[in-house]
Amino acid sequence: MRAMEWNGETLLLLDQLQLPGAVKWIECSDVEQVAEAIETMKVRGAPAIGAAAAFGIVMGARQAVNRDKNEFFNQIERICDRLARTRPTAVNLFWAIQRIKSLIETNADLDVPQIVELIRREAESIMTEDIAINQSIGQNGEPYIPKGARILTHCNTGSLATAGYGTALGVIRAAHSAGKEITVWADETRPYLQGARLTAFELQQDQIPVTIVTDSMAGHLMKEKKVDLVIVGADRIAANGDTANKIGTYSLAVLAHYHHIPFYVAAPTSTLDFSIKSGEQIEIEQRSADEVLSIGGIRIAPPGVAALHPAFDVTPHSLITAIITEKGVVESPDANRMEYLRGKG
Ligand SMILES: CSC[C@H]1O[C@H](OP(=O)(O)O)[C@H](O)[C@@H]1O
Repeated sequence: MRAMEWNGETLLLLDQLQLPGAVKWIECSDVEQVAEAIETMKVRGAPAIGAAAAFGIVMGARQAVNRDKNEFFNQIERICDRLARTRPTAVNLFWAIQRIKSLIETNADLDVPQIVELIRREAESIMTEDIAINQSIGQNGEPYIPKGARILTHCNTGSLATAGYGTALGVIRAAHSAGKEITVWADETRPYLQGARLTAFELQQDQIPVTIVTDSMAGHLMKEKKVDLVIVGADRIAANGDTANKIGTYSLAVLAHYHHIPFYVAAPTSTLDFSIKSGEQIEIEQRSADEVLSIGGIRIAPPGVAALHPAFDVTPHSLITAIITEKGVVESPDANRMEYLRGKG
C-alpha cells in the first residue's frame, strides 16, 4: 500500500484520514488540491509530503505552460509559496520545493514547455529515488537490530509516510526480511493515531508481528524489560543531530535513556537541515485543538475545554544512539560527527 500514485497526468493520494477503515483515493489535478491534502493530513509523513508537493508543482506548471516566460516564473513562485505554507516542520517539503526551483533556475533559458517537462522528470525522480533511499536506510539500519528484538516505534514511518518502504519501518522491514524474527510495539500516537491506524495496518499487511500500545505505556514496557530498542523517524534534523519528530518522541528518548535502551532515528539525508545549528531553531507546527478534542470525528472532551496540539517535539542529540541514513550511520551524533553527512543530501 503506497501513499500516492502518479499516473503521468494527476496525482492519486490515499486519504490517510480514512485508514484503516476505508481505502479511499483522492485524485488531485491541481496544486490547491495537493496543498489542501497536505494541510489536512490526508497525506502526511515528511518524505511523502515532499513528493506530493513536487507533483503539485508539476500540475501547476502544466496549467501555466502557455503563459509567457516571466508570467510562468511568477506562477511557479506562487505555486511554491502556496505549498511551502502547508506545514512548517518537515524539511523534506522545502527540500523538494527548492530542488525543483533550482532546476528551473539552472534551465531558465529553455522554453516553457521544455522546463515543464524537466519539472515532471524531477518530480518522478524524487519519488523513485525515495524508495531506493529507504531501502538503503533499511540495509544500513538492519545490523543494529538484534535477532528477536522487541522494537518500539512511534507514529508512522512506512510506505504511508514516504514514497514507499519507509524509514524507521524500512529498518524494521529489512530486519524482518533478514529473518531476525523481530516483534513491534506500535505506539498509537495520539491525536492522529498514525501508529494505531497506519503502522499497525502496514505491519499487519507485511505479516510482521505488531502490538498496539497507548502512548502512556512506553515507560511501563521499558521498566518491565520488554523493549530492546526504540526506532523512530524524523521531520527535521539540525546540524548537531537534534531531531524534530512526532510529538511524544522526546518522552520516548528520555525513557529509553533512563532505561539504557538504544534509541535510533532513521531518516533520509533530505531530512537534514545544516542551516540550523540546533533543534532550538526548528519551528514546531501547532495544529488545531479540535484534532485533540475529537477522535474519528467524535468529540471526547466537554464543550468549551481548551486543548494544546504541538504536532512535533525535539529530541536532543545527546539522547540519540545513532542516526541511520542512506549515506551511512552517525553514532552518538553531535555537531562534529554530523559533519560526515554534510553535503550528502
Ligand atoms: C518518514 S518520516 C515520518 C514522520 O512524519 C510524521 O509526522 P506527520 O504524520 O505529522 O506528517 C512523524 O513525525 C514521522 O516520524
